[in-house]
Amino acid sequence: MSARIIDGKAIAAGLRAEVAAGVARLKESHGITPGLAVVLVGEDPASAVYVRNKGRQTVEAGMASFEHRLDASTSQAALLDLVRRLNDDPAVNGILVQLPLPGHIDPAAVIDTIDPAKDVDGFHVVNAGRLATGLPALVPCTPVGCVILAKQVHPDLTGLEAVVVGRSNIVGKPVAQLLLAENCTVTIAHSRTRAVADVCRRADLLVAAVGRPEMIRGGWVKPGATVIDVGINRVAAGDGTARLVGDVAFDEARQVAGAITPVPGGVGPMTIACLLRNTLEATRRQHGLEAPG
Ligand SMILES: Nc1nc(=O)c2c([nH]1)NC[C@@H]1CN(c3ccc(C(=O)N[C@@H](CCC(=O)O)C(=O)O)cc3)C=[N+]21
Ligand SMILES: [Mg+2]
Repeated sequence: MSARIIDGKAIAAGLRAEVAAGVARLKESHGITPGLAVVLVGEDPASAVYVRNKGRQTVEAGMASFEHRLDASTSQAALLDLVRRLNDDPAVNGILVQLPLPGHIDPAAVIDTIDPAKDVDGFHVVNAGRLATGLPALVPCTPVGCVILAKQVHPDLTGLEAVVVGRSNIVGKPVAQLLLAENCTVTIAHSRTRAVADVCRRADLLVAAVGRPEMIRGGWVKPGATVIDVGINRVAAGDGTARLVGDVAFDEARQVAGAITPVPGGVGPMTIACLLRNTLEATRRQHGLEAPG
């Protein structure tokens, strides 16, 4: 058997087109152009690629893109000052501070300073709490992307056994919350989970978000299961170049799974598409406009 490959790149392109249409309507009816500010501290080359892709796709969606590149030695106080200025800038509707930050900066202090209404990453405790309690929220982009991809296979997720491997605040916990809201039976596995392969093998829907290259093997996957691979790991290829692999051993898992996301071309592009959608939604709310039904 060979699994259906879920084409995140194509699905993300469709979502970006919907966002672009929404942006065009907002401009036409209200003269409003959404603006997304991205802050990058330091020179991490992988981060620089994401920031460039985000900037390009933001402009392609008809939004304004504001990029702030700060030196790696920037103080926390200076970064917090910038975030407060962006909070106060009416042209900025969404703020993303690229993580990870240099070690001398406390990410929680930065996230806490972002206006929750502009927190398009959905990382602020107000948005995390709203998600957990079932209130409207800005929801983290990668988790939403995972759920959209899972729904390509299972339009109704109700009753599925979902296992999330990883418990980070940016993926594992929020994706578990979203799957719970979709009526899945959710298990969160992590580095201290006993018999993790057995736990994974229970899953109808397996979400891998551990950040460890190819940790999840073919034998961990229940036959016919849907596998969503959040990992984006750069590993050295035989010839010395870098190649991208997920948290799932793709060539093994595709023999067992019913459907699986590739890396690249799976969850990654969905993250950026959902970021643009959050920015549009945040802009509408900041202007007191209801999301159209
Ligand atoms: N505040 C914050 N929010 C984030 O959402 C955030 C962050 N910090 N820090 C870094 C991670 C990583 N991330 C990615 C987004 C898109 C791709 C993506 O589009 N990947 C493509 C191409 C990958 C490539 O070729 O390099 C793919 O998987 O097909 C990857 C990684 C967002 N992150
Ligand atoms: Mg991907």
